[in-house]
Amino acid sequence: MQTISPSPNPTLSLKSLFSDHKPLIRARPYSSNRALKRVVVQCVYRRDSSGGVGSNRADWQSSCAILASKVVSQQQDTEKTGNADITAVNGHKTLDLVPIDSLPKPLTITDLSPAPMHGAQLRVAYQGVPGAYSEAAAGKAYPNCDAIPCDQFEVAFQAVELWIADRAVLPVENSLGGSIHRNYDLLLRHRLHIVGEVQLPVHHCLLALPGVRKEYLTRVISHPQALSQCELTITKLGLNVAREAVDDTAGAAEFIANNNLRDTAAIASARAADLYGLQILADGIQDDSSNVTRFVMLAREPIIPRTDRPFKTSIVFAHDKGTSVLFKVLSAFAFRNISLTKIESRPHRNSPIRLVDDANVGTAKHFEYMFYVDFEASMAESRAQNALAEVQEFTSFLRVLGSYPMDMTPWCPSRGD
Ligand SMILES: O=C(O)C(=O)C[C@]1(C(=O)O)C=C[C@@H](O)C=C1
Repeated sequence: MQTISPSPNPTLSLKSLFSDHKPLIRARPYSSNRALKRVVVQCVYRRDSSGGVGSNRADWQSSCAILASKVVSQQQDTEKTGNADITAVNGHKTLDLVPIDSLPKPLTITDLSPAPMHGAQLRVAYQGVPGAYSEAAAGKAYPNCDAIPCDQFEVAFQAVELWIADRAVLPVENSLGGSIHRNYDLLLRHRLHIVGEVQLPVHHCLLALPGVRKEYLTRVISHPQALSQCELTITKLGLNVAREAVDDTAGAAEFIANNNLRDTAAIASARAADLYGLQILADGIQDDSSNVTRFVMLAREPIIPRTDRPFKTSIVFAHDKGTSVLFKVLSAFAFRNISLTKIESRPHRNSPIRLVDDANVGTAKHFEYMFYVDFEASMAESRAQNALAEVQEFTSFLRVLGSYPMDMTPWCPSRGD
């Protein structure tokens, strides 16, 4: 698969993104392969003297499962929740985050610097270019935010770690295309906390240069998730086209416009059509009308878990004796009536294969996994604390990725459904 970088600009200065900020000094090398530290969860959710779970920030932070490598940083609660300049973007209410004539270029790895910058608005990193669904998700999660495009998921993580952004909003799964594996791997490699989730109805369009007809097309380009979410419809439309993956949906639209490609269409949002001057050849081409992508919000600090509204908690665990632990772990939740909303496994990159020698039979080679589980409970609830204390007994590695409010916004199918 060919990968087209939507906006190559290795020398970009962040000054162009934040005109009121000082120019950045050059990036310092960033080490992304920090050793994973085993986490002790038992001592994590301490009770206070009254028997309840500590409810202030200091309690929660001191008991957070990933204290071991936490960056000392200052919480910035600068979110604004007032009504901003809301417009319909791709059928969803979201912010018109950037003026069309001055689109910011995505951050690249060379733009990253540890220098903190201070502005009035919450700075939210997302992967892609303006018009990407991730930008709309950032606007839904943080109305009024200053959305910062990044060329890679990893850059969005680092932008938060280095104080260039206050939050990152990243996709983790789609109802049709499944998990975005890269972000599961990055959640483990980095030390950010999940502080929220948003679910965004995704309404895809087929975009081409003005005057181009479907019959002229020889290829369709888009983010791999978008290609997979529209696979059946592309075939039904009778398009005899090659599919090519690019970094993000809006980047595909921008690429067509910048290169004046008359044989190529993009799968992207209606907003991307507006931003890059393309026409909509077909509207609502996702294979299922209720196509939804779930994004998580990431921050340097965890939020204090509460019990006055529905919370979800995300964990990741592994066991050095293999997958046999899975049943025991799941039963720790089942016995406490805690529903799981998601389970995902990824290769255990530190020890991907376990050899089991049996003199009579030979050597079995088992693959090893990291298991990611989301469950419907807050870490402020004793049943969740008890479940995790039990899980910790069965596992050799356990980390709480975050305990955060569930997205309970009313169901709102994408435009045209
Ligand atoms: O390419 C974009 O527009 C994105 O925001 C990325 C992304 C993804 O990674 O799944 C987000 C939502 C849609 O499911 C398709 C693509």
